Amino acid sequence: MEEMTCPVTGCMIWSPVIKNEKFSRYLSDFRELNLLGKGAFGCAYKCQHKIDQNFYAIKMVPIGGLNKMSFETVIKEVHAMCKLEHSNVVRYYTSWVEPPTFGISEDSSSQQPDVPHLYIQMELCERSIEDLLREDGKLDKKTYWKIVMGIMQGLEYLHGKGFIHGDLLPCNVFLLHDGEPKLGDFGLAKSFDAERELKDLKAAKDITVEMLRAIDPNLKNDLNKTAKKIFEGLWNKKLSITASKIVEKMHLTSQM
Ligand SMILES: Nc1ncnc2c1ncn2[C@@H]1O[C@H](COP(=O)(O)OP(=O)(O)OP(=O)(O)O)[C@@H](O)[C@H]1O
Repeated sequence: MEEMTCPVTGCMIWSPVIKNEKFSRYLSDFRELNLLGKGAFGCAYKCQHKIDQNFYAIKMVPIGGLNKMSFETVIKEVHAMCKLEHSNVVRYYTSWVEPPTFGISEDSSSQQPDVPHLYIQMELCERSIEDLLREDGKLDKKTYWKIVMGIMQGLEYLHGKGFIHGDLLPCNVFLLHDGEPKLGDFGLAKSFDAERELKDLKAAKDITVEMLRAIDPNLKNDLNKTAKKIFEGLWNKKLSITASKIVEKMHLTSQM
């Protein structure tokens, strides 16, 4: 197995020397509880930290088996997540690479038993908007608006930090047990020149919603996707506002 370097920093993140070590941070620090789900690159598990007793989502990706493009996608997700800290964005704690963990996670280790795995420790979320949409019943007005406003605030923060999410689907927006939404899955997040976009905005006098739409295509992209896939889904659950009104409100919020 060759050495692996981070495609973003150029630092070594894996060396075959480590492979000989018996120590597993994952096994040593966490109790694995159950599989949360499988993604294109790996699996995520609900785990409990043995010391702080908190529950976390740990994503395990067999990076040794990925092609260059997928490897970069996974690493870039980590690089995006570590720069973000907001109540409506899934919190990132840390990440590390170690040999595959044998003996516990049948699902993950059986896929790629011999390659180094990247572990990403994140905030654990109860369920996704997709789960919510699948469930029967109507949302009460308060819950509905909490979700809508939370997503808007998360997006606003993200764009302010110079990122576009790029993959804002119901399965990528999570919900905590108190109904607070959290934007997650930053695999396709891209950074854009927020400074320049902001300067353009400031240069424009009397900004209108239409102008903002025209000026910021990145924003528009995330918002349109959100409106279509998420808000319309929620909207079917509680028909109290049109999707276009929500988008309008989102644009107005992003002008502040
Ligand atoms: N922080 C989290 N809390 C709870 N569940 C999570 C968390 N992050 C991911 N999951 C769940 O774990 C599963 C795998 O996540 P992962 O991010 O690997 O793939 P994905 O989002 O399904 O798709 P993709 O292949 O686009 O990354 C998904 O079902 C997702 O809902």
